[in-house]
Amino acid sequence: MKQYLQLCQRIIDEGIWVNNARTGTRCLTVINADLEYNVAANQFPLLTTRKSFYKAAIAELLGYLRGYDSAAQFRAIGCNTWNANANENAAWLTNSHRKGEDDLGRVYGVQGRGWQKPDGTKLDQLQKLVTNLSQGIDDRGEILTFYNPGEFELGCLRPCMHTHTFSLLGDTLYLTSYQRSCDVPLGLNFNQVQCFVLLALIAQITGHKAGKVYHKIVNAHIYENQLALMKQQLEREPYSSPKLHINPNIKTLADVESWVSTDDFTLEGYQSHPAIKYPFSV
Ligand SMILES: Nc1nc(=O)c2c([nH]1)NC[C@@H]1CN(c3ccc(C(=O)N[C@@H](CCC(=O)O)C(=O)O)cc3)CN21
Ligand SMILES: O=c1ccn([C@H]2C[C@H](O)[C@@H](COP(=O)(O)O)O2)c(=O)[nH]1
Repeated sequence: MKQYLQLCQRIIDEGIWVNNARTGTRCLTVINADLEYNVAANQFPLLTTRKSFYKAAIAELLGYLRGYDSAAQFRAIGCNTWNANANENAAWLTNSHRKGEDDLGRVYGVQGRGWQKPDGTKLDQLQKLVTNLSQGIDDRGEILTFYNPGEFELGCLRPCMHTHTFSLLGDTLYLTSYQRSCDVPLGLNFNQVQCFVLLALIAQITGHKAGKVYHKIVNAHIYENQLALMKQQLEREPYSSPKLHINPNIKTLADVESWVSTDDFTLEGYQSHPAIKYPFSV
């Protein structure tokens, strides 16, 4: 929580105003932030200075891991975050590749589970790394990347948290996650949860201890219409971090793909200040 608040304060103190053509809203921006989450100690990086709807963040991650390509699939598991980008984003609405209502195109999990190869077959990056890690193998390329510049026009948005690299040291699994663009008031609240859960979950299904997540952010910003609310949020005193419990019956990738739901993730000791509703720029 402390590192999150420090990043917010740094953007306010040192940020530079940058115009954003895609959304039409300018952002106070800094470059480079390195966050760390201690999964071994179960310090769940959940915001306490406002109420966090962390289950939606976990649902979004589950959707990525399952290769979802429709906002309706995300909605069905408790995540509403893709409705606007699927159905209200002007550039995507006029894109001839959009297959209709709720279609997201070839974003995130579609690339992670079904990267299109030149020979017409598909590559399942997640299955490959789960298989390797389960056998104790780290080939120094246990990478899940959603970043496919050749297919950007086939999707509604370029992935923001785009690459996850897993590393094994002895029997402990580490994760390094890369993010090119970060909406600190809204997106980062979700992305912190997702980094933590991704390491905890992959460690659990591959039979390893979870170590730390290293979360590397390039462009970290606060949209102009969020700034006053963020200043209010920064006046609040944080509470201590909650702990996350994951259903121990989740044992395989097939479990994650089939029956796992947000009910399998519970919190212990979450105390927070009231919710703040930040504006969202499409
Ligand atoms: N401008 C922008 N910021 C983002 O963070 C973002 C995008 N666009 N586009 C793609 C996804 C969608 N994401 C989102 C979208 C909405 C919320 C949001 O409204 N969160 C609310 C609560 C949501 C709920 O009740 O489930 C929040 O208060 O955190 C969060 C992340 C993250 N990404
Ligand atoms: O997981 C996510 C997804 C998106 N965001 C934010 C970062 C930006 O504010 C927008 C994406 O806009 P681009 O013009 O494509 O950079 O969404 C996030 O923080 N986390």
